[in-house]
Amino acid sequence: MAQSILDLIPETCTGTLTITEHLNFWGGKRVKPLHETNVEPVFEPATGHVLCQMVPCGAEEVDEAIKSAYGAYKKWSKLAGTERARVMLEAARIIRERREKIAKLEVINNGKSITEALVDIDIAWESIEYYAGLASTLSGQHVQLPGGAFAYTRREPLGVCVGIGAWNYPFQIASWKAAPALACGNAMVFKPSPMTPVTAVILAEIFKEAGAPDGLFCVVQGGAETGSLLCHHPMVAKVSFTGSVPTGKKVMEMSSKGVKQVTLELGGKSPLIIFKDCELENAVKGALMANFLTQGQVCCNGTRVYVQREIMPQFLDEVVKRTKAIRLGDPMLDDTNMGALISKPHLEKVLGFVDQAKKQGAKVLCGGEPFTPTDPKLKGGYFMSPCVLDNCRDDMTCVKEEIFGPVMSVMPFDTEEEVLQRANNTTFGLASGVFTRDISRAHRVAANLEAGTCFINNYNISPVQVPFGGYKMSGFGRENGEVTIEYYSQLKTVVVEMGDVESLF
Ligand SMILES: NC(=O)C1=CN([C@@H]2O[C@H](COP(=O)(O)OP(=O)(O)OC[C@H]3O[C@@H](n4cnc5c(N)ncnc54)[C@H](O)[C@@H]3O)[C@@H](O)[C@H]2O)C=CC1
Ligand SMILES: C[N+](C)(C)CCCC(=O)O
Repeated sequence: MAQSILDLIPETCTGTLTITEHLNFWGGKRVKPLHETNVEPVFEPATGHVLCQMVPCGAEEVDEAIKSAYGAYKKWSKLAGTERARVMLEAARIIRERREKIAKLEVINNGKSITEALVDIDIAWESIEYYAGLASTLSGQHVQLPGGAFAYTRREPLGVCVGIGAWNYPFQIASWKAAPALACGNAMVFKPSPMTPVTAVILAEIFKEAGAPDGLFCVVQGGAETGSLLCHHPMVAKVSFTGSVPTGKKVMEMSSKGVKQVTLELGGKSPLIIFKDCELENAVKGALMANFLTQGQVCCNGTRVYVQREIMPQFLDEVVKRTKAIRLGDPMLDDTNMGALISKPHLEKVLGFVDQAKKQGAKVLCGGEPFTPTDPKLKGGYFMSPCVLDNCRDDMTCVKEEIFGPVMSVMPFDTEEEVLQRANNTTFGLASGVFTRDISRAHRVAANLEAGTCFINNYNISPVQVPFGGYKMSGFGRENGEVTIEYYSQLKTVVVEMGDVESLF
């Protein structure tokens, strides 16, 4: 097999890696782009160094990749669940073995800290391992009918599934989509975000090495145009999308033309409610976890922090102290705990939200400014200091819109009833959180929050065994957990007559 992209990674590598290898993958190998049109440079967020060029796939290439996946689906879907599990477990083992190199590549392409990237890679192989375990449990039902007749159901795959990913968790998103799809006997064509094209192809190489048939997990590079070709292709049975609400709507609309199933993992503006009876230190740590992972670029972040008025001063003191202590810098270093935002325009957009918040009356307690690390090689990076906003009101833009950056908006509340009404007053519904020591209140609040996930006394943990997905405009369908099997398979009913046909004619 050709050299893996992973072999290119030197020991210490911020600002030095340039990738010229092809980043498309189908038919069991990396594929050279057919045309070099609409090429986009891909930047390393921590340095501004050009990491590689993203060459989008056109109609012919998308068609080739989908046909390659279809060929693999024909073989893979005939295997028993235990046979598919064996390949997937081997893939999970290889990822685990190479976790550090994959994580480094993720850091270079995404800008998040190595500590976080390692967790992401671990969650990725855990997901593949988990669905490998479920692959052999897929089964149908047997139903007895009158006269000795009976029926049974078979859980069958859908066919070729498309995955479209965002840039915040590139390898993890690819794995979260591939794992349940492959476990059920489907093949997948995955399109990463044009800003983070490099790690999905590693996953493709690893599935191949683990023994998957050629074409089982394909990667096509590109942006909106390539994504739309995938959604319209007649041989695609399902599209699973992670990204923004406006693009999610388009994906749903395009997929509807071919009556394709869709899973939408969209944005959020999740509430985190902190009651005065909470364990304060944990609540503060939870608020940081809810806002500052991956430089705040996380769809399920709890960015509307509602704090019961009586404990507001203590909460703010502590949260600001801890936010100021966040170490920004070279994301490749173990003691850095915040890296760079994904791109210069995105950094400017996030800083723009902070400016607007100030104009609307919010008070910046810390951060919210461009940050230049002392290391000269990081001078061109897209860093900003994590920000805590006080004096926020529900009608401010920073409280209503998804910022997708390290900006926490804090608001006081008085009663449970009031805070629930305010927390639910949004079109989003991805996640939510509550800190309290009152067990009845915790479960009552969880039951009343309109969101796909509610964290009690923690935030942003994502075990692969539990379903993840949105309410309202944050999307539908789920990732992770047993239920996701339903989103990547369909039921066939087989009805068996044991006697003579009683015809009505
Ligand atoms: N829910 C989440 O995890 C994420 C939410 N977002 C939100 O989206 C905002 C913009 O980020 P983007 O990466 O630009 O998100 P986006 O929604 O524009 O892109 C997500 C993916 O969809 C693809 N895409 C774009 N247009 C398409 C089309 N017409 N048909 C098919 N595929 C298409 C993109 O190439 C990318 O792979 C962020 O600022 C944030 O608010 C972004 C990343 C992740
Ligand atoms: C891993 N987790 C829960 C922090 C985030 C996953 C969802 C996303 O893609 O933003």
